[in-house]
Amino acid sequence: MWKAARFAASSLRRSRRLSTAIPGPCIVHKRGADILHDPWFNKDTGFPYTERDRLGLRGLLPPRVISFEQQYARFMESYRSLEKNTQGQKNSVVSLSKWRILNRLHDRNETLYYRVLIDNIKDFAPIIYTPTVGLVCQNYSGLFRRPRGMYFSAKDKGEMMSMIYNWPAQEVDMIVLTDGSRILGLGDLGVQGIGIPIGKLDMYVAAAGFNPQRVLPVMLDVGTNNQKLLEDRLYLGLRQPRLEGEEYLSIVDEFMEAVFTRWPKAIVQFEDFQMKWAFETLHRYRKKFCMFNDDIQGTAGVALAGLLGTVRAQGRPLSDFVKQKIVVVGAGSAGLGVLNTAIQAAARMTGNDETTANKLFFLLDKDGLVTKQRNNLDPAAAPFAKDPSEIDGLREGASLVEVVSLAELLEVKKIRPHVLLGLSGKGGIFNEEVLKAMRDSDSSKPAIFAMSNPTMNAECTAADAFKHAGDNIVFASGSPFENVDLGNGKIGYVNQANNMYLFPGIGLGTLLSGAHFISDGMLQAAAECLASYMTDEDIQKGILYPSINSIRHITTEVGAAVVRAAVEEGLAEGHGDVGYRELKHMSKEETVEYVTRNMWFPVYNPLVHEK
Ligand SMILES: NC(=O)C1=CN([C@@H]2O[C@H](COP(=O)(O)OP(=O)(O)OC[C@H]3O[C@@H](n4cnc5c(N)ncnc54)[C@H](O)[C@@H]3O)[C@@H](O)[C@H]2O)C=CC1
Ligand SMILES: CC(=O)C(=O)O
Ligand SMILES: [Mg+2]
Repeated sequence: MWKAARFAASSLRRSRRLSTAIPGPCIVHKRGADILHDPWFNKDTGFPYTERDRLGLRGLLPPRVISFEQQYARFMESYRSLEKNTQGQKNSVVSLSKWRILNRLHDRNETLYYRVLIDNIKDFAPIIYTPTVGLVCQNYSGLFRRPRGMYFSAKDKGEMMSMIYNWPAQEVDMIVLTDGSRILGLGDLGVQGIGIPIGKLDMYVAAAGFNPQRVLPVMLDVGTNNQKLLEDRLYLGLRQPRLEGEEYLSIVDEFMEAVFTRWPKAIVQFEDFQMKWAFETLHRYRKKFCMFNDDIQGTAGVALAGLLGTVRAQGRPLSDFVKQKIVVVGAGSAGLGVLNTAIQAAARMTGNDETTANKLFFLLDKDGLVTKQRNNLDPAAAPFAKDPSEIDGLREGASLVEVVSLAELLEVKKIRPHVLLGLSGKGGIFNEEVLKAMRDSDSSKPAIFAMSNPTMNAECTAADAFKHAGDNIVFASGSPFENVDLGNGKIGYVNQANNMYLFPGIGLGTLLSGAHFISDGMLQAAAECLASYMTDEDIQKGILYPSINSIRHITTEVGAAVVRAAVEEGLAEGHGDVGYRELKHMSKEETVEYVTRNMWFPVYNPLVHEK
């Protein structure tokens, strides 16, 4: 006993002596990512800025420098956190454990990782993508192990042009960029939002056959307004409020210039930016760089394909789309993107202008029905704001229940919508009362689209939708739900209305066409391709989108449709040794074959050493 205590005291003295001694230099013959991948030399977030600059590490790590002691604390906290952070979410512990297993494989052997992902996409997409990726982002400080992708922060102003060369790959085809300000329906998660670009790029590899050596997830850390994160000592991002105005834009400008200087043919997908910056950056860059905003443009195409599917499900001609009464709940980047695209489609069908087409569309946000009487009406929502004279007296700010249900009690003609579409990020707002009101829909197959992610943020569950709105509905959600057993051998089919059905094909088609920007025509071609993919037999059953098991096939078709649209518009410049003239002379089938031929598939190639 006495001996043991004496030994402990002397070992503590020894370790104190050791920890205060100035450590001697350690010669390293590597630089950049090679150091991070070497467990002998790696210090993760512990590299001070001087060392990051000396060793070409700047940008390859989250911006905050964390001391050895803090890293130790983080490890121990993360080790103990799994149960605590997933309390009350019974499947989440298992999902997070599955994510860790997959992530370890991702770090170790990408070829095997992507092979298991492609072959088991239905099982693995909910882990590497929504819903689990949301939980991963929320717990990212604890889960952070090996950095993946690049981090550019407000501290790097003036340095980005050189930092971009720290990325070890010579070529990059696809970049997914976020500033972490609106991660799924989970709000501002700051630097922890990096999980989303990683998950989206996994889908690019699995669904579109992008070469994983040529994709780059990027976090633009301009601070966070999430108070909890700002106070979290383990938070890895900049602990400052988000940059605003010109200061913010100058950071994004510098990043875009740096990217396109090093990789002039890259494509940048903007993902999960808060609405004001989502629209502003799309407007600012879309004619200058090859980029698109997935939440605005990808989501819109997927929703439009689903909306056209619901018209077919009613056994009506597609042209009846213009007669559909559609209530969109959520006036953010996604909801407004959907309305814009739906109205453009309706205007194309009728030959009318867009003002006439929007008469049957209704928009609600957190303050209720959006009308022209709204104080401080957001200019982006203004084109969809209702004139009170058009809506039989429904008041400004009317609640969702009033819009779909109580209207009659207020002596207002009921809207009886054909479609209720949620992109609000607010879980459960399609409650029993709202869903029951959809039984009075003017449609023989009312559509309920609860598109918000992750699962907890869906406007309703699939089971509740069928239970309250009736067996004859068509149902779609942003995150996956199981099909619903309706009894008597009948099944309520659940569709996953998620932009994953389009963004990989938009990126692939753009890359293989060699277009320098992404036009409305290319996006429209992608949406139309998805809309026409399903057979009438499937549509009649209420199946509006392909199974995720066929995502590689639908992505090939979408990619080819995008290539052909780029060719038709004269935007295609060719890719590799296939020039514009060859693309122009390809038939539809030949274009699909060209796209298929260019998709990467994970197999082991023999390695040869060269000095
Ligand atoms: N399924 C899919 O493919 C996609 C789904 N989404 C989901 O859509 C949701 C919204 O995304 P953004 O539009 O980018 O967000 P946003 O933050 O730009 O907009 C959210 C909108 O919802 C409104 N809202 C909030 N609470 C509400 C309530 N109680 N009732 C009615 N409206 C309410 C807000 O006023 C705002 O207009 C997120 O959950 C996101 O995950 C986004 C993109 C694609
Ligand atoms: C799917 C997607 O992009 C989102 O929920 O933001
Ligand atoms: Mg998104």
